[in-house]
Amino acid sequence: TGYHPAYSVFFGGAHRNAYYRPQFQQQTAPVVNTFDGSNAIFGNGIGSPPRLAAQQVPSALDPSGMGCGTPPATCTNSRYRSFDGSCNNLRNPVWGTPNTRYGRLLPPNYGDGISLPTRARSGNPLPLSRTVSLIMYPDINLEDPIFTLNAMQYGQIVTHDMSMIAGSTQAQPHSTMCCSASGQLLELANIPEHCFPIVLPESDPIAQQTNQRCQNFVRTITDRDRNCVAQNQPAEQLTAVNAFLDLSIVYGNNDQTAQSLRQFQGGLMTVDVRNGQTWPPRNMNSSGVCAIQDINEACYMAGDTRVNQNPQLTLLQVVLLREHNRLANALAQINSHWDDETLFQEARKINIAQHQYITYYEWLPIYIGFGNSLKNRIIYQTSDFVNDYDDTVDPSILNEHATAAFRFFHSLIQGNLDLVTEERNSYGTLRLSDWFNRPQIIEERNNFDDLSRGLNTQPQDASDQFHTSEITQFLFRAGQQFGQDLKAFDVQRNRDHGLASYNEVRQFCGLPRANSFNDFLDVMSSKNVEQLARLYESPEDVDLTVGGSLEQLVPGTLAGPTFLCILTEQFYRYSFLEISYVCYHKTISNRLFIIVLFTCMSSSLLNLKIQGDSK
Ligand code: HEM
Repeated sequence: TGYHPAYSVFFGGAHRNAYYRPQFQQQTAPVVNTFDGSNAIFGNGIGSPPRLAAQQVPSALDPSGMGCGTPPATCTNSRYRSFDGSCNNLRNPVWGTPNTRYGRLLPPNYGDGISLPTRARSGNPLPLSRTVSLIMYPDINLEDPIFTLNAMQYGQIVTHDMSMIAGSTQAQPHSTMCCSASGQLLELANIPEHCFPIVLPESDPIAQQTNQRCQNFVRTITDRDRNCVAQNQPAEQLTAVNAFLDLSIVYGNNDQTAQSLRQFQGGLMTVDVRNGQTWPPRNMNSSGVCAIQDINEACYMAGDTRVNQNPQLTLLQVVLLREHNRLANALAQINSHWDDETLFQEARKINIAQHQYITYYEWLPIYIGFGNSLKNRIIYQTSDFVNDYDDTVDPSILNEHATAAFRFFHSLIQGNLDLVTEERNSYGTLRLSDWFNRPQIIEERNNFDDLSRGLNTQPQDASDQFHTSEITQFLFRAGQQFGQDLKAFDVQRNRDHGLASYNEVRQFCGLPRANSFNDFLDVMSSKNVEQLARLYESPEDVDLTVGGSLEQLVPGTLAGPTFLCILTEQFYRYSFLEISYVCYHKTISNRLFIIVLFTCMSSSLLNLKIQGDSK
């Protein structure tokens, strides 16, 4: 099959329903020093209060009052899923809800065993994340030979539906500032809590041209911050959105957001109409959440706060929003007796089902391979109804997945977005960093249609270690000469979350444990192994994010063996959480079935939707 033999052992037979629960190990604390978050409250692991039940009461230690997931009072017998994902699992109603913990395949590897960012085994600091980014992830433009930018962009949609680190804005500057206004490191005593700033090395091109030596980085909120963890128990990061593949990016993650987005008429979502087209409603805090240059510029509100982050992401969010209203209108035609609530919920249900179908049957096989997906029973080749729902599966998104493996696909991002005519001629491009958090551009001229066609014709960037400088030098630059570095973020976040090392996870996934850097040669080029040996003190120290991203790809997939193992495990677990797809659901009316079946079976569904909607 071309897959590492370990997969069939690991994912096959008796292991099918066995999944890993976090098992925490205590470690002794090495001496810690500056700029590694040791001044943050996370550092004071010893002596923290005893474990408390999930709470929603503001306190000095948890001013948010959000706790670590609040179980609902009761689960009502509803035909429709909740917005926060509660009661999806009736035995464990809080599973998968916002503010709950990420899951883990392997115990964490914190610098102090409790919460400080990872350090080398020797106790020394790891190489600067920015240095790792500059050396290992240069900008070399190789394109994917088969798949278009839509494969990348739908990936970000899936990501945003699955998880979002708590406490992050992921767009606008964070209110916590870890560097001075001029981009210098602060005195240790002046660094605010939760800071883990990214240090730019002297040789850094940004440092050389601007004198900047520090970029903001705020640690993810954990269960320790919210005061809901046992004494001396290692921290676990919290996710701010529900884990389910339920289009919460469109509908929101709680009742309040969902209500604020609805029109309460005809089952429709609220839209603004401009130039004969529908757009998401305006965000009332546009100057706070978008990088707008004029108060009249569009800045949208949606179920997910990241909606404005980049033009192609916003475009797909608009498509999914319009699809809801298209479905609601179609259902209203067929069922004139349905009230607003029924139309809304039924349209939402079909929209989600289509999204799940696209994700599992069209998008996921591109990333993790069709054969791999079938073999591991993540998808099925049958036209029959499949009920493999398993209420023992914990839907928590794995930290190794969200913080390392899935972020590998930042490699697929293109720095320039093609504008393509109806005749499929590319007549121009948008520079990505000109339009972070400035969605107005998709409403200009014929851009919505032209960008849609670009998504479906422009190749995505190749899945490799090379990254466009639009995200490694110019991320969120908001009109400035330079911006931030997404790959440095990814490496830094790996350490912030204390992920198990590359070597640990590699072994967990069935590859031999490396005793020397040269043992990485089984899956990496000699050049990469040499560079790792220059950067890190020991093969034990290599960050999962880094090691996994340097592996040669498993044929027919977009990932190397270690990341493929994590991704497969995540999507395997995920596939048990829903009762199949509406395409195969026999209880819906015949007429609807035909519409849905047609929609679901279309292999170029997104293509049709985008062009249909934009005309
Ligand atoms: C232009 C496109 C994209 C941009 C600008 C972007 C930017 C970002 C940023 C700023 C973060 C937060 C970094 C941090 O603070 O740690 C992030 C997180 C992440 N990104 Fe992307 N990203 C893009 C596309 C993608 C794609 C295509 C994928 C996967 C297919 C992806 C997967 C992830 C994941 C898994 C996370 C962590 C989610 C979490 O919070 O749990 N991203 N991205």
